[in-house]
Amino acid sequence: MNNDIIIAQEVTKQFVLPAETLHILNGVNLHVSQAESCAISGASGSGKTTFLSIIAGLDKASSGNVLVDNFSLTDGSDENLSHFRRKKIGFIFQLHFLLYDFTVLENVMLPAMLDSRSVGQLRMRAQKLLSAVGMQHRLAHKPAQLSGGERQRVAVARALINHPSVLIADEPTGNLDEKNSQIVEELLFGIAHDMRVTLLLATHDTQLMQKADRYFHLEGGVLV
Ligand SMILES: Nc1ncnc2c1ncn2[C@@H]1O[C@H](COP(=O)(O)OP(=O)(O)OP(=O)(O)O)[C@@H](O)[C@H]1O
Repeated sequence: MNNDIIIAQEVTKQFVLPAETLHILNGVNLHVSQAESCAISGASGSGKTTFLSIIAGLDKASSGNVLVDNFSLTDGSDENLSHFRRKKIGFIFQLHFLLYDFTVLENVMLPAMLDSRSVGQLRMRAQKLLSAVGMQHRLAHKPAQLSGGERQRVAVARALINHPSVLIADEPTGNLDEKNSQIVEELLFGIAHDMRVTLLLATHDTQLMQKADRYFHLEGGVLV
């Protein structure tokens, strides 16, 4: 049985600017199995974020095929695409993007409010996820009252609220000191493993890279 949850075939991406066309991805191929972790490194500007955005359905490839959890990202309608993003993908960015007017608990619940039938059940799931990232004692706090590492732990919980099949993390430890990087790193891999979520991440951090089941280098617009 084909167990691949991410299939990228000959993915290209060009950005057409007035003065020139930037060829960023030149035929990226990647297969990632269910519950596998996969890291991508590469020089600044090599196209890591561009590639992750395509896999996440945030941007479109110029050519090639992308299939994530049986959903085609190359011929889906925009309406289906936003449903896909909400239900199938959890995002973690270098900057946490938590909403400062809301509490920790509300931040984690928000992405699921649209689809949730029971706020009580949703609150329970959010509390459980916040316990899993060691933030159960900060439910009523606002993001401004937390440290950088704590905010990123909340962002990990938020990314998981909709039971995503794929967790996409773009430089998740890029903004953290060594100690906090290690905490977030262990959390991310531990939770992905326990919940059997596929993890695709971009990073410059060699320690993070080596924790993944497989890692690749993006160079000249292809994965090596
Ligand atoms: N919307 C856009 N329009 C034009 N150029 C873009 C656009 N988005 C990205 N690029 C260019 O594509 C290249 C790849 O960018 P990308 O952010 O994917 O790199 P990256 O490998 O993630 O870099 P970093 O490690 O610095 O985050 C860069 O040269 C960037 O300027």
